[in-house]
Amino acid sequence: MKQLELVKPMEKNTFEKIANHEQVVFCNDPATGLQAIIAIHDTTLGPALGGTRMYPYKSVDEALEDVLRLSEGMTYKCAASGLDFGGGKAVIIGNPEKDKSPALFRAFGQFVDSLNGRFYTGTDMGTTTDDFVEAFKETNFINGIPEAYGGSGDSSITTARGVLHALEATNEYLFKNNDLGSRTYAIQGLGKVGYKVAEQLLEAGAQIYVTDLNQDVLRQIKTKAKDTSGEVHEVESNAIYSTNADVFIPCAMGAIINDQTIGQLKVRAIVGSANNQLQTLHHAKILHEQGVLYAPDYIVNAGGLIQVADELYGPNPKRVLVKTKAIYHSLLEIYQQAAMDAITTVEAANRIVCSVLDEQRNRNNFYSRKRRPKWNIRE
Ligand SMILES: NC(=O)C1=CN([C@@H]2O[C@H](COP(=O)(O)OP(=O)(O)OC[C@H]3O[C@@H](n4cnc5c(N)ncnc54)[C@H](O)[C@@H]3O)[C@@H](O)[C@H]2O)C=CC1
Ligand SMILES: O=C(O)CCC(=O)C(=O)O
Repeated sequence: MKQLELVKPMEKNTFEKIANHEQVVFCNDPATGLQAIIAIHDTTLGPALGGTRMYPYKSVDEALEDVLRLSEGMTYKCAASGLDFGGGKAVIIGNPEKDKSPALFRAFGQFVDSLNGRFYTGTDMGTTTDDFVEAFKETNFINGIPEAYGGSGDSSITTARGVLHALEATNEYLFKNNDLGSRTYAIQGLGKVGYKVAEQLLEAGAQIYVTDLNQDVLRQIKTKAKDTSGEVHEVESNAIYSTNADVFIPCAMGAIINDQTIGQLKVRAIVGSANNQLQTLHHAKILHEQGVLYAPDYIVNAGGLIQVADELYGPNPKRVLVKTKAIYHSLLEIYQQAAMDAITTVEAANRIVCSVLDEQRNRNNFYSRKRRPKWNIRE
């Protein structure tokens, strides 16, 4: 009998994978072991801006998929925050615990420099301001560097502040009371952003459920809780999805709202810093049907971007504070618009992004640094 041939879906070639992006740069430096990918999604609004993630990706394809998704998200985040920057992001393939060296970040800095201002970068998951002090030795197109080097400092502080404003807006919308302390929260990831959010919630007297792969940060947050009126409970990694809390706060990896996790959720809302929390747009619809309010990630986590974009005009903490506080009202408006038009919160947020991009595309569709001499961007 003739064997049935299974028809395999056609594998996309590299150009098909990057079809929505302007430019993708593969960076290879055998001397330091650097393997990185820089993705520039869209420079309609200005030069691409976005952090650099270091992660032990299992394959180059996995790294490419992540950087393409992340850089597209940055285009949305810049547009929604009213910033004159485009979407870009970089990933370094490697274990941040073992594979870092000053030389590796200097090599990365040289690759960033070679783009001559089309891409500005700084920290993201797995990287720290110290790493970018090394990269800064090779290029000026770095942001979020310490104040001592003329930068605006650790951007995760402002990201965490933005997440807290988003939580207040969500509490206001759902419970008609924006107080943070009277609610319960499930936090995934106690890194640069998640830890600061957790600390503030404990200070406010909240009950938090936390998980992280790193035992040290779990110990630290339990010690911290003792000095506050809040309470902390540790939960197993996967149990975080089914934790009975008011709000789920994802602050680690993306695509954590997927077919496996979505049915487990018991929370009323999802409000976190992680980029690309939804595996697909379809998951926004399912959340909507399940009655889980989803705060679009690129609205919630824009604080760090607001800070590092501001730094390029000459850092101004007051301006950053005002723009970060605006996350509260932007999010409330998105919730209200979505309810009024019976659409998902992602659709409501994406509408804003599309109108900003369309307006600018109609007058200027490709960024050239020479056209923006008014900018006080470091040369
Ligand atoms: N740092 C920033 O200012 C910004 C960060 N983001 C996003 O927020 C998220 C967190 O960023 P950072 O705090 O900077 O990263 P980080 O690398 O400092 O912290 C991430 C934490 O998550 C933990 N983690 C990883 N996988 C986990 C899992 N499966 N379960 C539980 N914990 C896990 C890690 O052990 C680490 O403690 C990322 O998605 C990042 O892209 C977004 C905007 C700005
Ligand atoms: O927060 C930063 O340092 C840069 C912005 C960024 O990469 C992000 O918002 O994901």
